[in-house]
Amino acid sequence: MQPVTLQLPWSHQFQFAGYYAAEMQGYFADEGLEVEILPGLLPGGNSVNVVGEVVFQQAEFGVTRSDLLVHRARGLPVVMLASIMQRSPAAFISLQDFNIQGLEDIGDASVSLPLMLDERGAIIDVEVIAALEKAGVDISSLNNQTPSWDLQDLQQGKTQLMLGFTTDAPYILERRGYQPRVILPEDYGIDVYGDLLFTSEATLREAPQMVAGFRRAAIRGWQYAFEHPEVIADYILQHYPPYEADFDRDFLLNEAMLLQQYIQPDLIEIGYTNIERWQRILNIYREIGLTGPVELEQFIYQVRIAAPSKWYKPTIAVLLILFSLSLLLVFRLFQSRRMLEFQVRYREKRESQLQRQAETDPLTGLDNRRRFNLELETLFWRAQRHQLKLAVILLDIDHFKKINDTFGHPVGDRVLCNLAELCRQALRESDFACRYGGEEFAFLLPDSDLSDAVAIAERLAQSIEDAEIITGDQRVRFTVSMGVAELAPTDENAEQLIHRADVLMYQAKRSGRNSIQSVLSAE
Ligand SMILES: Nc1nc2c(ncn2[C@@H]2O[C@H](COP(=O)(O)OP(=O)(O)OP(=O)(O)O)[C@@H](O)[C@H]2O)c(=O)[nH]1
Repeated sequence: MQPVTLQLPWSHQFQFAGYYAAEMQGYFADEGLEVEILPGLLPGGNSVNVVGEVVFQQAEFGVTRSDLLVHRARGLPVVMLASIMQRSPAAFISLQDFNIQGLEDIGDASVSLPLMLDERGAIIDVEVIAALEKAGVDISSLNNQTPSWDLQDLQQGKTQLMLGFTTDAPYILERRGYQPRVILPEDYGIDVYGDLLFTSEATLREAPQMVAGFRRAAIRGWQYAFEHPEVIADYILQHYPPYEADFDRDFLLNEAMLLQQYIQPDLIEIGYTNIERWQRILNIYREIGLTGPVELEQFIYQVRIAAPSKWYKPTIAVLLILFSLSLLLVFRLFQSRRMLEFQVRYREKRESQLQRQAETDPLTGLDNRRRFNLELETLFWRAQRHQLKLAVILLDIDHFKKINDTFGHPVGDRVLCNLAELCRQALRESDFACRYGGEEFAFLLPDSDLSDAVAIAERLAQSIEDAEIITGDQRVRFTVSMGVAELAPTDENAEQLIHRADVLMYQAKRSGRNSIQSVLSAE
């Protein structure tokens, strides 16, 4: 086995799935290669200069984007082996709140974009510079900081615009509860290839068979990765665990789905490159002065197919073409079906997750008021129609503001979580508990009348009385006020039932708190 190194430009993630798949499936081994796959972003935010590593032969292969063309124009002996992404997912990422709708709106907003040469003289991101130039932005007047690549800087408002991938940054921001805004270089006419696999002229000259084998194995790997995204996501997590906490299984599968738009595995042969398109990309970069001329024939690797000779050449060629076409057709059908199945399963799962999220209180994990109201409506009409019992308890923590003020908000949060747990324990499987508001909880008790509900409320009050939260050397205790009401035959709608429980809860507060009220007083 020949040891070789592949240098990635970023952390391990689905963006490089094909290479892990080639390793896992033994495609590299089939070519006699033992490949070390190195991440390009190290903990602490330091990034590796991929082009430098390959040119100085620290690694035989690297992955980068269309900046490779500019390096070539500047005389670096790099060769583009395969265009893995037909489009680039690199984009400007902002938040809706910052109101930067397009690059023209940047003004003096603080941005963190890779605009400078890095310490080894490599241009970090030509797409960004090209898009800004096309938008007519004066780069030298930007209020720009060195990129930290940390989305937290956006969340904290330290920066209002940064570079990110559409296949990961928006998803992470949304998951953290922010509303991202994405500005695409494509909107400014910068339509370029995304991730490219490349090597150096020296490596290609010294080991052309090895380079051909690596390319073949990588492309087979990519095909496998799109047919089995879940298998590869698990393989990444097991063998190349990303150090970013956000890069979990859901993240990787979401990335897998989004990457299809960029790699287009069901439309285009993976790795396909088109010299005319490279010419157009070169023209864009030349137009704005980023590069000079490039001999594209030298820059783009020519895939060589061994040629048969003599008289049977044409026959074999025709047979081969027919055979390949039918194989391709069968393969495409199979691949599209698998991908479709995966997408449907993934969407269904995501939708149910989103639905669940929209109905759950993130702090306590109980259902939220929205879910409660839906459940209340259903149970109310069912009980009315079939003359069933139904009771409601509204609960409010006493002097909760004082708990927050004395012990701090985090301790207040622990009280809420603790109370939620006690509620779960006190209620029956068929009962329904929700966080109704800040320090207010509500319970729906189907098939219970007033005395059943009061018994449950008393049991809950007792467990609350016994509970304590320990913080440092202090013990925090709390009490609650509850209003209990049962369905009356005269109730015309669910609101009337809730209203009675609410009035009773305030009655409990007025009567000195730490009590349960179930009978309306005559006030
Ligand atoms: N820690 C924490 N506090 C919250 C949360 N939601 C609401 N609160 C606080 O709950 C407190 C409710 O205060 P008030 O409405 O004055 O009620 P109270 O202090 O419980 O007084 P009474 O209900 O009259 O006994 C406010 O200080 C809110 O900031 C939360 O998620 N976590």
